[in-house]
Order: sequence, then C-alpha cells, then structure tokens
Amino acid sequence: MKLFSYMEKYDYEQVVICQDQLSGLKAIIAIHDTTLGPALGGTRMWNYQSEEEALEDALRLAKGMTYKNAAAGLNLGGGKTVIIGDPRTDKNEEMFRAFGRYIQGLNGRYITAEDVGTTVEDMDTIHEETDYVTGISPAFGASGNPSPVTAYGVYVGMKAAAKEAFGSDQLSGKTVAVQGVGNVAYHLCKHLHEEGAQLIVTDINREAVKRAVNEFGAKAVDIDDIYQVDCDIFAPCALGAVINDQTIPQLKAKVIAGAANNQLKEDRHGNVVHEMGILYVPDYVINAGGVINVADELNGYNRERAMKKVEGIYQNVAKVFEISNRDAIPTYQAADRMAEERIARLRRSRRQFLQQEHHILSRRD
Ligand SMILES: NC(=O)C1=CN([C@@H]2O[C@H](COP(=O)(O)OP(=O)(O)OC[C@H]3O[C@@H](n4cnc5c(N)ncnc54)[C@H](O)[C@@H]3O)[C@@H](O)[C@H]2O)C=CC1
Ligand SMILES: CC(C)CC(=O)C(=O)O
Repeated sequence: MKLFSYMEKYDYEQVVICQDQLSGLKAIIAIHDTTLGPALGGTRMWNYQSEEEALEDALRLAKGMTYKNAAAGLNLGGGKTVIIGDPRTDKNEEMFRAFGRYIQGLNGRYITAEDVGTTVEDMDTIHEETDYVTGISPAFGASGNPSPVTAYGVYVGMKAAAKEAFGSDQLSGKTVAVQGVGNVAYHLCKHLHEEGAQLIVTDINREAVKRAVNEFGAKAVDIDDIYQVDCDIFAPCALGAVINDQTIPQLKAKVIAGAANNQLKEDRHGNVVHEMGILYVPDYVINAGGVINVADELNGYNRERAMKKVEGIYQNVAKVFEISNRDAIPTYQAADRMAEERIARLRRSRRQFLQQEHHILSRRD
C-alpha cells in the first residue's frame, strides 16, 4: 500500500506505529477525522498474516468509526487501533501498559475501548497509564463490557428494519440467521429468542454454537451454509467483507442486519443488494450501541441515559431508510450522506475562533 496516497485519498489525519520490544507490542493507531471531537474507537487484537493486512484493517476501521460516531450524533471523531498478535497467547500486562503510554502521548486526540480480541481487563490495564480509555470496569464508575449494549442496539435496529421490510417491527415468528455467536451475537440471540424469533446459527467455535443451541433452541448449520439458509433476516456478527460476489447470490434473506463492522466487501455490493430488493442496514448505524455506551463515560457514566441513547438506533435506522427512499439511493449511501452532512455542517459552524476549546473529557468525574 502507498500509505500517503491512501491517506490523502480518504483524508486520514494520522497513523501512529507503536513498537515495544520488551513486551512485544506492535500496534497501529489510525486517526481518520477529528472534526467532531477526539477520535474514539476500539483496540482490536488479531493474528494478522502481515503488517500490510494490519495497516489496512486499522485504516478501514478508523474511517468506519468517523462515520459511526457522526451518524450516532456523538461529538467524536473516528479512530481505531490494531495490535498484531494472538489474543489467546500473546497478551501481557507490560504490552497494554506500553500501549497506554502511547495513547497518553496523543494527549486526548485518540480515546480507546474494547474491540475483537480485547477485554475490560485489558482496558483496565491501559487505564493504569492513561485516562483516554473507556469501557473500563464498573468499579471505576465506568461502563464495562460494551458487547451487550451493542447487541441491544442491533436488536432495536433490526426491529426498525423489520418494520420497513415486513410492515411490522415484531420479530416473533421471524427466522434470523446469525453468523458468529460471540460476545455481541450471544446477547442478540437472547433478545431475539425472548421475542419469539427462530434462530439459525453458525460459528467456528463449537462451544459458542452449543450454547446458542442449548439456551435458545437455535438450529446449527455449517460455516459455509449460513448464507443460503431459508430465513427472513441475515445477521453477520463475525467478520467483515461477508457481503460479496460469492455470498450475495446465495442469500434468501430480505434483510441484512448485524453487528459486524465493514460488512460490504466493496461499496458496489451495497448497490447489488439494493437492486435485488434486499434491505441492507448499514453496519455502522446499527452497531453503534457499544460506542454510544462507552462515550457516555466521558460525561460521567449513566447507564439509564446511555440505554436511552442506544434506543435511538431505531429512529436512526428508520432515518437512513427515509433518505434512501427519498433520494432513491442504496442504504449504505444514505447513511454515508447522513454522516458526511453532519460533519460538513459542524465543520462550517465551528469556524469561529475559541481561545480555549472545550474538551469533552473535562466533564468526566
Ligand atoms: N463488541 C462490540 O461491542 C462491537 C463489536 N462490533 C463488531 O461485531 C463483530 C462481533 O464482535 P464480538 O462479538 O465482540 O466479537 P467476538 O470475537 O466475541 O465474536 C465473533 C464470533 O465470530 C466467530 N467467527 C469468526 N470467524 C467466523 C466465521 N468464519 N464464521 C462464523 N463465525 C466466525 C468467532 O468464533 C466468534 O465467536 C465484530 O465484527 C466487531 O468488530 C461492532 C461494534 C461493537
Ligand atoms: C466497541 C466499541 C466500544 C467501539 C468500536 O470500536 C466499534 O464500535 O467498532
């Protein structure tokens, strides 16, 4: 990848490469856009096959956070970190403390949280070195694990999609095919089961599948079969890029609504599903519950207030459909339009000089 050309093309602000030999830390912090405020986005730990792959992931995920935070109405920009390593074997305290010092060095331009491969405990370790970390333990008056809240947001967003596609937001009697039943999707399945939806699940982790089968009466299918099952809603909750040339022809669902980031392999796949009459709920709009929840820490965490905001995902998803219908554009374009217009409006309105800019963290207890 030609890094500077790529950064220029999508207007990235900064990429920080962090290396600490003693602990084995190899991390990339990507900051996409801080027009709305400091960049907030999680830290993903993953066994990347190459540094190139890690860099690309960091960049893509950081840009996604700019759009997610803007669309969710947060006064936050977009950033993300990837740590190269196997989260099962390569973690140690010194690594997360070294990483915390790198974050501290950015002096509030970037605030982190959990993502795939990192936990509340890891965030607590980072917190030993910096205040610019969220999703830390409730013992600190903070919000803890964001996954159940992300799941709740996906659930309410899925209801808004059902209303648009089927005329009612009731999910009882609907069949939902869930790809990956990890931290988020376990809780999503719970909500769906409680409302009376039928579940079809798959995961590379057999224990995760077994739990969904035992607790929610889910039907298990093989990894490759999840795209072609008879269902009303397909919920990608594992990986990115799963809506692609190979999978789209297999889909029987009328709706795609799930937690995974970057579900469309390329933008054009959003056009293809739109033309096929499949309602795609833009990932960063429906999976914003986690970031809305951790962002509330910056105001002194209040669970009730955070959950109220997360419920707003229903209206936000409905607004995307409204724009899509009004402007006759695919839903992913409608969501981008919503986010980009908010950033542009605020960029214009904040031109006035302020001697000392208000800093969002100043409101934290
Ligand atoms: N945790 C959160 O609050 C948020 C998560 N997300 C996104 O949601 C997705 C899921 O996140 P988590 O539940 O936290 O991660 P997780 O790692 O707990 O769950 C992912 C699950 O997918 C399974 N999986 C991996 N490859 C698979 C494959 N090829 N086929 C089927 N299953 C496979 C894994 O075994 C795991 O059980 C990720 O894309 C993440 O970026 C987005 C916003 C917030
Ligand atoms: C998990 C979150 C707290 C933030 C994030 O990185 C995301 O929404 O993808």
